[in-house]
Amino acid sequence: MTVKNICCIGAGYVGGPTMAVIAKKNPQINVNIVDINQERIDAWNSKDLSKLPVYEPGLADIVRDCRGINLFFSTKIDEAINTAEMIFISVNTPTKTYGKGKGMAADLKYVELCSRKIAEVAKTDKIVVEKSTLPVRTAEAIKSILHNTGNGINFHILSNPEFLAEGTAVQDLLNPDRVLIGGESKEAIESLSKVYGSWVSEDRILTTNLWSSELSKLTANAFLAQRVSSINAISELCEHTEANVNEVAKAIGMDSRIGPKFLKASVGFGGSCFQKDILNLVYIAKSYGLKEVADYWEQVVIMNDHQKRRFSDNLIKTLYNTVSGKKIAMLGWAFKKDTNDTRESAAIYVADHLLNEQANIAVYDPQVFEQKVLNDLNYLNTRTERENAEGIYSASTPYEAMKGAHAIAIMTEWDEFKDYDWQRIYDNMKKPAFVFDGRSLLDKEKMNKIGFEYYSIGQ
Ligand SMILES: NC(=O)c1ccc[n+]([C@@H]2O[C@H](COP(=O)([O-])OP(=O)(O)OC[C@H]3O[C@@H](n4cnc5c(N)ncnc54)[C@H](O)[C@@H]3O)[C@@H](O)[C@H]2O)c1
Ligand SMILES: O=c1ccn([C@@H]2O[C@H](COP(=O)(O)OP(=O)(O)O[C@H]3O[C@H](CO)[C@@H](O)[C@H](O)[C@H]3O)[C@@H](O)[C@H]2O)c(=O)[nH]1
Repeated sequence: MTVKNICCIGAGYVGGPTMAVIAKKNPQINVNIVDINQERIDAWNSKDLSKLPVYEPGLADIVRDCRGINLFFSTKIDEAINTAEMIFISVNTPTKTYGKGKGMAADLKYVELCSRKIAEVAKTDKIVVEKSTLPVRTAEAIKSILHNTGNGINFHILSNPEFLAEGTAVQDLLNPDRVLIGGESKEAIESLSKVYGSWVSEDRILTTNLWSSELSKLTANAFLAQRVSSINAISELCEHTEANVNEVAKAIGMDSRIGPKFLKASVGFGGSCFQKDILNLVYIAKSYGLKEVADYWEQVVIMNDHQKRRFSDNLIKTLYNTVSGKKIAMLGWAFKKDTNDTRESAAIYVADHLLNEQANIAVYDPQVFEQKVLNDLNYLNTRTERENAEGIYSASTPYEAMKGAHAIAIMTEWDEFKDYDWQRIYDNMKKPAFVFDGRSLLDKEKMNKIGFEYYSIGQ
């Protein structure tokens, strides 16, 4: 089937960038991204490209080039489904917050709603592509919903998980390590391969059965997160032995069997995916009675929670066991640099802990603003909204955030933090001036020379 129209349901961090790149590389295909969230769609359509709902280097340029030509954002879901030969489901699949599997399983209600919507409105044959990250065997449920419509329409289901990382989404999409397509219909697989084939070489387009494809996505994230938890576990040991985690990471990473990537010790991994996907993997393993498998992977998340907690514990302990009434400046709120995404950011949990200890927190993040900071904390339900608003605020400049502070906590590895005038910051802080670098971002020697009491993960 030649694809002339694509519909993508879900205009989020995956749907937006992925479809923008598909549109850019396939000018012959019309790409319609639809969403139930009018505000988000309006933001995607905003004239001012700095107001797009997703901040990713390079994304605004692509949107500028394609929007209104072969890339469209709207809430007209039925219409977009009907005109498309190929429909991507790219909606959120968060951890369940209720009922069976609460806190572990993926909540598939949005995916099911999309499937039912497609079943309800489709008038011609469709290829339905799972772009969302889904538990292995979800395609079975989608198939069952689509094939039981009784209207004689043929649906082919493909699994095409997305491996982009935020902050480098556009680069990852333009140069993917691989594109994975799982499915049963050869023809449908070929149609999707052709879409990617306009910029991805054939040897990087990998096809598998549906279940391998679904499971590979959860597995990839589990392996990546496991590396971070592994090096973070070693970082704690380093702090007790005078070994330096950065040196250890370099030494082991030069072993070609281990490799140098994803060995950066940190205040703990965040993001919408790692924790959610591992917990989902744990839940699936448990549901098959595989206790040892489940326990093995759950430890990755347990270690990560420990890392976040011990960061804030260490800060409090170093500040003479109390942060009550003290000003703590947090540099960075996003879960990593070059994104405005804050989901599951370590900063949220560290701030929550410090607020419990009655700290006054000033946050500065170049892409995250006050309302989002407050929303993130309010979502935890630890204290009232008023109490959160009294305990934390976003400063408009980094220097304002750090002025008069007892301590600085570096939560995100934004490049600009390295270039600040650290002498000026030191001069304006309470003494001793403490820095807790959760990203090993700054130069220890230089910071010590200025006069800071500088602590870094794993050193
Ligand atoms: N964020 C990432 O970096 C990343 C990377 C790879 C895979 N994934 C996976 O991709 C999926 C989407 O993630 P995301 O980060 O883009 O989520 P997101 O929350 O940013 O976007 C999802 C969008 O889907 C919309 N939506 C939900 N239900 C809908 C419905 N019934 N009809 C129309 N729109 C609906 C929401 O309004 C929202 O705008 C998840 O399964 C996630 O695990 C995410
Ligand atoms: O050595 C490292 C690498 C990462 N992190 C942290 O780990 C988290 C996740 O980082 P990263 O994986 O780069 O970003 P994500 O956007 O969460 O991307 C992951 O999750 C996506 C969603 O499933 C996948 O598509 C990607 O392949 C996978 O890398 C962030 O908090 C990072 O700061 C570290 O602490 N140390």
